[in-house]
Amino acid sequence: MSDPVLHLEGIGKTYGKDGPAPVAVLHGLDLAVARGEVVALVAPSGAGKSTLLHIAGLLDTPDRGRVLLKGRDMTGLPDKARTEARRRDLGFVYQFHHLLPEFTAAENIVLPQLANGVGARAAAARAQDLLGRVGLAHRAGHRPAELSGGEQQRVAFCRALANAPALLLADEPTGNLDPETSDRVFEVLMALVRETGLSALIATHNHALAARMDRVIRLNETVA
Ligand SMILES: Nc1ncnc2c1ncn2[C@@H]1O[C@H](COP(=O)(O)OP(=O)(O)OP(=O)(O)O)[C@@H](O)[C@H]1O
Repeated sequence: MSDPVLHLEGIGKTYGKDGPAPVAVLHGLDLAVARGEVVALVAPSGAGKSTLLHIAGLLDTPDRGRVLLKGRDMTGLPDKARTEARRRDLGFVYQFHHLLPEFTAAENIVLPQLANGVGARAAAARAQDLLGRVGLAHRAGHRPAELSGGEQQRVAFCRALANAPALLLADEPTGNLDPETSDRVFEVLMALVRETGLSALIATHNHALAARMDRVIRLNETVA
């Protein structure tokens, strides 16, 4: 694969290395996500899905192997550089929306842009554009508590894309919703990802959703 957005090379992690019961996970995992590719990550509980997403998201470091983001080796960089890369190049969506309750939908999408140095007017315009893409232009002024679960999650997608990241990392992005809403909201996410040409690594237990992505990686098959 030429020039992947994310390349994990020989990743291994051991929890509690110096204690009486070390737990080794990932066992030399290799994984690459190409530009514009949407990859599903399917893993049984405990296989290391969260560990992998934390390492790919530069929130944790592996004990062996390298993490390359847009070709740049992130392993061993100081925390400040990793935080900057995370803010600039990565978008995150979790099972629960984690929106700031005291701010409106639009403000939740504006704030990360301001933190990245975008001007207030441009940030507001981008928030409105993203909300329009997920069918929520008319709810821009509402706070999270005034929105349904599916609407909250759609706002969270917009927030993740606010700074036009190179890669979206999502952990069960519709796992908190009932099956019907999950399907509809997942469609919205996929449309958003496709329209923006984003690369994505999306963990899900839902095999039907996984089958709709470009490629499925099963974590249990990649362990040694
Ligand atoms: N801080 C820690 N200390 C010791 N073991 C840990 C720690 N964090 C995770 N583990 C272990 O590492 C393994 C992988 O954990 P991880 O959270 O990545 O799994 P997961 O695939 O995300 O599971 P789930 O889908 O249930 O959330 C598990 O066996 C877990 O118990």
